[in-house]
Amino acid sequence: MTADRGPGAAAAATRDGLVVASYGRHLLVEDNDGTRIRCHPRGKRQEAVVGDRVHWRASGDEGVIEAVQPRRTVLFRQDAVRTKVFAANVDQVLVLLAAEPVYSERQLARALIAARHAGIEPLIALNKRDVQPAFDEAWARLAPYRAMGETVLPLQLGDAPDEALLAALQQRLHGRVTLVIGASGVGKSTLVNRLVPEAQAQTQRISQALGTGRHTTTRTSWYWLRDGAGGAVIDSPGFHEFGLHHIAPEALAHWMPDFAAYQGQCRFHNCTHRQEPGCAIRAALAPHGPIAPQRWQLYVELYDELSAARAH
Ligand SMILES: Nc1nc2c(ncn2[C@@H]2O[C@H](COP(=O)(O)OP(=O)(O)OP(=O)(O)O)[C@@H](O)[C@H]2O)c(=O)[nH]1
Ligand SMILES: [Zn+2]
Repeated sequence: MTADRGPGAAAAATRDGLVVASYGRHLLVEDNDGTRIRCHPRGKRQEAVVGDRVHWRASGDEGVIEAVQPRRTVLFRQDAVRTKVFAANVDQVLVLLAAEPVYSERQLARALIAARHAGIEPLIALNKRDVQPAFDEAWARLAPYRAMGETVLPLQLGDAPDEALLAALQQRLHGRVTLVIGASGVGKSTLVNRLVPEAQAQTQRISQALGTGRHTTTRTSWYWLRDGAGGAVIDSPGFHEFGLHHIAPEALAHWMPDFAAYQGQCRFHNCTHRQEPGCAIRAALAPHGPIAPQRWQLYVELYDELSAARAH
């Protein structure tokens, strides 16, 4: 706790807190004793997000965020127009997919690149194992991701839940702060409610505190796992279109583990892996090597998109 040195003898001292929910410009901050208080940012340019450690000061029955502490990690997207920060200080990102609706590999690939670039470990889970043959087909489509070393876990969260599969996921969440992302309908709410049985009640309390009861589904929230190890999950609405404009096209391959394995092996040191002769990555495309052809297509598409963005 820092002593107040600002003007006005009546001003409250600043306190440490954790941002546990955000809705628009309103934030919910958890005090060290677990109390939650609605806070506003000080000034237009300050952007605190869920997971941020902040200094805040009570002001009436609300609070003002005075400062955002340095972030260990930050996950954001950047498109042509703006930058949007999803969450701060997360250890891993859980990309939740399901047998249905059919997932977009393009979105998956982008989310993984964004996570790796941010220094955050990704984790993939495929839900609805009971939905066949869609599950097996989706599982097969994920083969390139398993081959490049990503962790892919099966899940069955629905009416006939498989507890052993859930336990395997819980093991990976233990003691860590995990941001959960997934498209509508994959079972994200079901998962959060299984992991944090009091999540619904918590959501209601948060909504009341924020006075935004009508918008409960459009908010990012932090839920303690109560695992005795400081673990938490952050539920973030929607599957974000990951704009990757903050990544240089030449750096893309570095954040794709199947490509990175061949780094430095191309004939030209500045090979873009698109049409140059002697490209080690193109030589490693299936059936000659282990790289799935659609990964190269995704790469070229992204490379062109990022190059075009930089030419503007
Ligand atoms: N068959 C089957 N259905 C499941 C499974 N897990 C969840 N569901 C169902 O899938 C539907 C969507 O689940 P939700 O948890 O609401 O999905 P969500 O990702 O939160 O979707 P939004 O609320 O739209 O963001 C629900 O009808 C669930 O009961 C599963 O393992 N198998
Ligand atoms: Zn190359």
